[in-house]
Amino acid sequence: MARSGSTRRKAVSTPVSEFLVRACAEAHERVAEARDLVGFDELRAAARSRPAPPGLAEALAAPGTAGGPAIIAELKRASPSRGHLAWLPDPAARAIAYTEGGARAVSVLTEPAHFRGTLADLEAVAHRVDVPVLRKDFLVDAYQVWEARAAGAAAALLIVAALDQGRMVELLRTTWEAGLDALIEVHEVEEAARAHEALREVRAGGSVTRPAIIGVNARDLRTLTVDPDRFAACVDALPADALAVAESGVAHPDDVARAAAAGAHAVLVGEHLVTAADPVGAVRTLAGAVGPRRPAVGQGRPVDAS
Ligand SMILES: O=C(O)c1ccccc1NCC(=O)[C@H](O)[C@H](O)COP(=O)(O)O
Repeated sequence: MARSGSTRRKAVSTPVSEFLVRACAEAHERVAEARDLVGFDELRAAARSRPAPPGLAEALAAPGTAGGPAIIAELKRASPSRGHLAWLPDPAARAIAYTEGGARAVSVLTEPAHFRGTLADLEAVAHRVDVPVLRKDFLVDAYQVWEARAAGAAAALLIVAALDQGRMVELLRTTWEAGLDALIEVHEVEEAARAHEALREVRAGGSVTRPAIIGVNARDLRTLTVDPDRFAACVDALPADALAVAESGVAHPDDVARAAAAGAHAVLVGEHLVTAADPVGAVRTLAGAVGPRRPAVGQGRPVDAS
């Protein structure tokens, strides 16, 4: 699979997702409320006193149990597209079941209004599992990155569509400075180019650098529908050295095999696993999906030297 790695992009104007605008505005409000309780410097000092979390990139670079993509198993109680999904009275127990099934990482929705998640969920999960834990939320402010670190996260989600380029660069730098990996999420080729530019800029700044991890989310944020061809349509636009994650709509081993064939190193699975009666078996089935073994970072794929 060749990736262009090109950073040239045409000026495009994509329609704005009203849902995303609202979710980001709500996130700003929550940050303002949280800052009134715990100031930025106090939060950052507390976060820095936590033990270093495991690396998400290392976890995803190792192949899945059948040599295919690694599974990132997600905890979400509800979603805008599907409404109620699961009560999850003990999120840590669910996360442990995911790891017993072979999940290489756990994603925790911490957004309260639309997904009914909390930072306490993440903290409980990170306390009980050895695998890296991702904070899945609408991150719009550096404060949330330090919240994630303080709660024990190993990685934070940065949604390109939610951030202007300056904020994207700032949050990527902060995430890496906080000792976390970033899962940079894109939905289309133009956003992949923006992600690439942000990675170059932060790396060029030189103070801190970590591996590139980019997720292609198949869910359209305007219609909330899933396009199973979205990953394949975007993957060649990702930086050559990025770990590629296929997100949303994965529910069957064939979906995993399809993502693997298109070049995914990992798949992120939410609804299918959180609604499964047998979460261990559900992860095991996806993790055991046969897919072409793909090389880990620096082992057989071109590495972007920038
Ligand atoms: O899940 C939604 O309805 C949703 C709507 C708007 C923005 C984000 C949304 N989901 C976040 C995610 O990225 C998914 O939870 C994740 O990719 C897992 O997707 P799935 O396996 O389809 O639950």
